[in-house]
Amino acid sequence: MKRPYDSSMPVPKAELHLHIEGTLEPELAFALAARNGVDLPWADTDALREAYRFQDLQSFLDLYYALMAVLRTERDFEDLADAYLARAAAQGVRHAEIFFDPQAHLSRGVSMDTVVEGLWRALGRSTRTHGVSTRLIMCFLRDESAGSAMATLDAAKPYLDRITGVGLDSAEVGHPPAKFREVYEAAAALGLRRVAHAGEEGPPEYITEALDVLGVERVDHGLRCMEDPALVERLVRERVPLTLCPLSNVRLRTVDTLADHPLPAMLDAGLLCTVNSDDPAYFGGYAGDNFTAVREALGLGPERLRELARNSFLASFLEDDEERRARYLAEVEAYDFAGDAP
Ligand code: HPA
Ligand SMILES: [Zn+2]
Repeated sequence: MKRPYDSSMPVPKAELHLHIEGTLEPELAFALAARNGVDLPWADTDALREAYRFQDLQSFLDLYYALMAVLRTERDFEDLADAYLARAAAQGVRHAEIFFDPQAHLSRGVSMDTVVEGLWRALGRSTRTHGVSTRLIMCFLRDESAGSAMATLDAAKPYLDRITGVGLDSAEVGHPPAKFREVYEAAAALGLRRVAHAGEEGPPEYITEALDVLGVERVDHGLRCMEDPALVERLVRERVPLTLCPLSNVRLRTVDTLADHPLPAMLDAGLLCTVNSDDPAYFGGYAGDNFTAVREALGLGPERLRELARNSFLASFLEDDEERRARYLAEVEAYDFAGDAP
């Protein structure tokens, strides 16, 4: 007979919306600063944590980019990814599709080679070391030019065996998806999968544009689709996955409180929703913490939780390893969701 689940048996899940730079915990940031001789403008980890009071996406991004100054060597990126994978594994993550922001490093004089090789040192062995399979998704900064995105895609060409897809992140409002039409066409021609942040702070029209102009297969956030019933109907009909990040939405004030989160209404509408952590070091929790938070705040029952876990694997880019996906899905179906594990 199955035991009620404790924290040693968290819900098996995939994480599909995770910025690796957003996993930089204050303790690791200070350790890397010391290792690299970087001066940080905060006295200690407590003072840094005090700065995590965000008004909106931009106020978070300002800090997120500033703290990246400590990431300089391959080993830094390796340590960052290893720390994330260990935490994710402890919270039941079996598969992680991980974003990184090359432009934020290239602009500081850190090469694509350093970033990708460093991350790969951890990711390439992760099924063995952490029991977590991984994919890497390279994001373009939408508040930079389309030309800069194209140059970044060019710089990534030697590493395409390690990069599964492209994404679009950073400041959304005023930077509609269509700006990146050509770079997404070029990415598709290289065989890369396509996702984009849309409808986090930006309007529902950005979601439509991401689908129609960029050809995205998955929408990151997509929360504001709920303002457009015809768009919701389309997303349901076309089974477009949405990678929601509930704790991020609260911290960036996209929703007032977790209890106001539209996740239950989105599931009721038939949307293919997933629950993810976005930038867990900044927003108060990893993938399992997000599951626990929505279960408690929104009163999601066992079958809704199973649906979220199942969706995470269905929405993942595991088409090149269907055997693995089937194994993960079987684990979800066998799991007893009546307990209270994250
Ligand atoms: O939540 C986010 N939104 C947009 N860009 C980002 N880059 C890191 N996190 C985010
Ligand atoms: Zn994000």
